[in-house]
Amino acid sequence: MGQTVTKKQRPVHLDLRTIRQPVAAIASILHRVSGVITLFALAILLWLLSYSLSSEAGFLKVVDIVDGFFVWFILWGILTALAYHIVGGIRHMIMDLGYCSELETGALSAKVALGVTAFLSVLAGIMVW
Ligand code: HEM
Repeated sequence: MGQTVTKKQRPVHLDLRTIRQPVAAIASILHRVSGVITLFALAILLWLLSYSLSSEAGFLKVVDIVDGFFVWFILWGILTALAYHIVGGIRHMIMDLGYCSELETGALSAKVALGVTAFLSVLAGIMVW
């Protein structure tokens, strides 16, 4: 009797653009994104490899395609995504083993993963150009 029913406002709309994401969340999102980039890149790179191995003319065509600033830039992006996916993947597996899964250590390992990737990305840039 006399009970007041307060209605919760549902559904709750979380606007991801207005929420400040913690570094571990950013690392996690980037890991998924880098996995998808790697997946599509692999298909294109395998096609290029197969085309280059098909004949001498195919090889020369691929050399022609891969020569240019825009393509180098894409290759550098692919290598950076792959580097992050591997580094982030190793981080994930370490966490799966029960290490670095607390709030502070998780944030620290995310920063380390991003830092290592930045270094590898510079190396990839030197390699490509
Ligand atoms: C051809 C190479 C690869 C492709 C195309 C690929 C693709 C992907 C994709 C798309 C995801 C996201 C799945 C999701 O979040 O639903 C994923 C997750 C994952 N990848 Fe890879 N990956 C590759 C190589 C690797 C390597 C070399 C490692 C290890 C160093 C790795 C470790 C992981 C881990 C641990 C996850 C799960 C992360 C989580 O639990 O959120 N991957 N991969």
